[in-house]
Amino acid sequence: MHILNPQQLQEVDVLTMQRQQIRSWDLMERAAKAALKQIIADHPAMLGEPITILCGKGNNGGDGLVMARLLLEMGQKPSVWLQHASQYSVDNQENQGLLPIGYLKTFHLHTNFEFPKQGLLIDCLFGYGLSKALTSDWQPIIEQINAFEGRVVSIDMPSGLACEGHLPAGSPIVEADCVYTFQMPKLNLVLPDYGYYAKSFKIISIDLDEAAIAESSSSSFYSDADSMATLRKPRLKYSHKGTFGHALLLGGSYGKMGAMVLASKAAIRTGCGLLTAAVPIAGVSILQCTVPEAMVLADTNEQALQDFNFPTAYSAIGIGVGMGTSVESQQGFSIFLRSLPAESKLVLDADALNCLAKHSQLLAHLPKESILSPHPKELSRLLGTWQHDYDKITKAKAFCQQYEVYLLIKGANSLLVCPDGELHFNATGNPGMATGGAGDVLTGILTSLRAQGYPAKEAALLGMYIHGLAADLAVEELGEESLIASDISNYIGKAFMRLTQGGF
Ligand SMILES: NC(=O)C1=CN([C@@H]2O[C@H](COP(=O)(O)OP(=O)(O)OC[C@H]3O[C@@H](n4cnc5c(N)ncnc54)[C@H](O)[C@@H]3O)[C@@H](O)[C@H]2O)[C@@H](O)CC1
Ligand SMILES: [K+]
Repeated sequence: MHILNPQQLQEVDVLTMQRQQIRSWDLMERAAKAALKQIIADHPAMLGEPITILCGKGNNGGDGLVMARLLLEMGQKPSVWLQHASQYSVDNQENQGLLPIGYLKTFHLHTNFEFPKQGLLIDCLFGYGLSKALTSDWQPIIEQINAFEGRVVSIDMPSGLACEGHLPAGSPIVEADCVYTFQMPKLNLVLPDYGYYAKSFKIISIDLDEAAIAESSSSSFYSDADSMATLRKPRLKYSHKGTFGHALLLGGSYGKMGAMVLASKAAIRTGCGLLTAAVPIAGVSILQCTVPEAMVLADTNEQALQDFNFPTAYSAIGIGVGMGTSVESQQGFSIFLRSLPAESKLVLDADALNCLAKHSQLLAHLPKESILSPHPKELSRLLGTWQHDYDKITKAKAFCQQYEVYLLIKGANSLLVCPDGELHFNATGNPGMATGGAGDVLTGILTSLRAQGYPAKEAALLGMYIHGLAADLAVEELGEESLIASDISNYIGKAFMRLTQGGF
């Protein structure tokens, strides 16, 4: 699914109207109906409670006016406030005329709303038309919305949050409990800097012309169920364990052998034909007992990987989980990386990334198409610090282009940065995944997919999607507090099944 900027969205709107032979008024009617239907489905109790709708002067406000009319037709009496303005968008104006005379209340920037103490507030002040941050004279209005004691839902965007671009700290922005955004998420809905303003979002399909969307020149994408289902390779009848590759995982150190257990289990659950785990001597019996499906190779060192004297002719290699950063391990890792054949398919995580950050001359030895999966702290060690998310993305793109590698930046809506500059945001996952070992599971999944012959980009996209989906399915049964990394592994199978059944 593409993520478009406001200009591209406008172009798609125009093409949609031309190709479907509808007016902009019809598109607004369609959008408002679809959003209201979903809001009512999510908040069935709202129909007995006070509903307040705040409308701006553009088409976002127009959506609010349509919703007000639809609610009136249902016998509801929403309290509807319209921004005082000298000019309104055409469809906004037309929809004002379809409400009972005298029904609308107008507000100015100094208006005191005196909202009810409960119920639902629907924010339709600004949508994708907001070009930059609101000025501080909007602060009193936005503060009243943010102090509302009921639930705040925003249409298309939390008002005050532009679709794209960095916004200065302290800008007036609505803090929405849920954003109902049309057709596709917007960039600022999936960036961590702005997560506070869009605690969750739902995509409301309004049948914009798919060809027009595909033709747009966007290089940002959202990995949804449909696009991921097409990536999955079927397992053929006459396949055997050799068909699905032999993965090698390297890592573990005394006291951190669990990371290798988690990664190994996840790799096997993801479907590689064979798995070898290479660990320090102290890890051999642990791995053999906990993951009997894996073969185990021992380093010469008891407690941490040191010699790395392992064969490298594997279908894919995942390295770094639980490895530690002892001097011996760093030296061994360095020699291992320099000696790898150029065509090796490599996944690097955790302490492998920390070693790379400490010895940046090693970056030149990364095989092309390697996948690096840092969490934000590891990323900052690799890239240096950043001012804000857009700065981070610029640095990450330059890094991926320079070394021809993929960066999978873990977090809510994990982000895959590709060597050609494409950005892919993941749709699955939940806060329960903020638990030790979840990243080790991802390394196992990624290495397993690479071993099965998935190209690096597909492996990274499918891997992060399956990882999050498995956690989402596990949370349905276990709850966010109780989710542990092993649960994610245990639900990988169900995640694959759900993917083929049509997503989540
Ligand atoms: N294809 C779609 O996604 C559709 C979108 N619709 C709605 O239309 C919205 C976009 O409508 P508009 O383009 O009219 O834009 P908005 O309604 O988001 O806001 C536009 C108004 O805000 C003003 N403005 C822009 N930046 C400002 C700033 N920094 N400070 C103060 N005022 C500022 C503009 O001058 C304009 O009057 C969408 O967000 C959505 O709600 C639907 O009605 C129809 C279909
Ligand atoms: K809004």
